[in-house]
Amino acid sequence: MGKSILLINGPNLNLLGTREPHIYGSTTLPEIEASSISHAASLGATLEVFQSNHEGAIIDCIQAGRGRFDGIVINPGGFTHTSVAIRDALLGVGIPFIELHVSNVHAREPWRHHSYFSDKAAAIIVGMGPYGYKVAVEHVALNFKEIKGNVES
Ligand SMILES: O=C1C[C@@](O)(C(=O)O)C[C@@H](O)[C@@H]1O
Repeated sequence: MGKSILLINGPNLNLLGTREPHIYGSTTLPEIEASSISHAASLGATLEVFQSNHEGAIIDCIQAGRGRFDGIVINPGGFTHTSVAIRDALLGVGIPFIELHVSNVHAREPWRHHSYFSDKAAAIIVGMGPYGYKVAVEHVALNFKEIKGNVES
């Protein structure tokens, strides 16, 4: 059966395309979402998208996804470096997730090197620009059986 994927983008990612283009490129979030949906469909998977600038809204979205998704692809934006609560939500619903960053956070400010997500992520994608979303979708859609069970439930 085709995989069901939830794509979550956190704060300021709605500004992709115009936000610091030398770091994040010129592709917009609607473009990334549309190509992720069609890429998933081409692999027999379905993909729902969600973006919010609000920590609680992201947590609500993750909780509402319990039992509905095989995998979550999440770019937590700035919450990567601050949010115990989003980490807890992901672990709480027991859905394996891929942590994704458009930029190479390890080549940036030292405080971007720490993530509240990485030690629990099934996979981490950094610095691949918008292409990272395609890779993440593909990994959940095609290789998910192997990555399932990597997280606490
Ligand atoms: O908002 C973002 C975007 C980001 O997650 C990325 O996609 O490269 C990296 C984060 O450090 C930053 O706060």
